Order: sequence, then C-alpha cells, then structure tokens
Amino acid sequence: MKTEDLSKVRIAVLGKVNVGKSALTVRYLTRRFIGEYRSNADLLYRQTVTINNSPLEVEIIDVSGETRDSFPSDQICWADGCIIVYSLIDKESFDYAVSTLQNLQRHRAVNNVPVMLLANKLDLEHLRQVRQK
Ligand SMILES: Nc1nc2c(ncn2[C@@H]2O[C@H](COP(=O)(O)OP(=O)(O)OP(=O)(O)O)[C@@H](O)[C@H]2O)c(=O)[nH]1
Repeated sequence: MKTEDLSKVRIAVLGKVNVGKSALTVRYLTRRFIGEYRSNADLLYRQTVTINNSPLEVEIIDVSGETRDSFPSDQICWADGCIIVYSLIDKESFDYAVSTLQNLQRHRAVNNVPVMLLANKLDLEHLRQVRQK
C-alpha cells in the first residue's frame, strides 16, 4: 500500500481471457456469482469497506484479457497490489499467469507491489489441467 494514501487501496486483477476475473471481482464485491460479463474492456469497481473501524476505499481494476496484446504497465503502475488469476481447467492460463508474474517481477524494480497468484474454478476439479505438486 502506498504510505501517502492509506485510505485507499487499488488492486489490479490480471489473467488470461475467461479465467473468471470478473466473476471473482463481482463475487468479492457483492457476494454473488454472476455468470456472464462484458469482457472487451477494463472495468473499474469502487467500494468502501471498514477496516479496524476506519473506512477504506477499495478500487479494483478488472483488466480485460480479450483486448490485451501488451503487458498492462499502466494498470500495474496504478495498483498497490496485483492478483494474477488462472483457471485450473486451462493449462494455457497457468502459463500466461507465470509469464505475467515474470513480467511483473521485472516491473517491480520500479513498482514494488505485492502480488497474489489465485487458482479459480475449483468446482471443476474433475477437469483439472494444472497439476498440484
Ligand atoms: N465453473 C465455474 N465457472 C466460472 C467460475 N468463475 C468464472 N466462471 C465462468 O467462466 C467464464 C468466464 O468468466 P469471466 O469472469 O467473464 O472471466 P474473465 O477472466 O473476466 O474474462 P475476460 O474479461 O474475457 O478476460 C464465465 O462463463 C463464468 O461464468 C468458477 O469459479 N467456476
């Protein structure tokens, strides 16, 4: 988190198309799973939560996987933290997540943000393509 602005936290959600970035984001914000979303543009969500009796504004950018043909540097510079999502039924999405993580690590020299790797679609375990070690 940027120390000069403790009342706001900005999170970028990254990952290959169709891994469930929008579903996860909306589920976090509304506690509901909604099946289909527009996916050809980055979407910005904003919500105020209470942490330790203080309000905290959470901004989440859901970075579109569909229109992305280059590394989303602007979104990463903007963010205080990144979540890289892959789908456990899509091996390519895991490879994409690894390459995003590597790009991020290069980027972190100028922007030292915390990063979380998140496996989605756990309910589809029977279709798993990404093996557990
Ligand atoms: N079974 C299952 N389906 C999911 C889950 N999360 C998302 N989906 C489905 O996966 C598809 C893609 O979900 P989105 O949230 O649109 O994926 P996205 O990563 O935002 O896709 P882009 O915006 O196109 O990059 C939709 O049909 C969702 O209903 C999950 O946990 N389990």
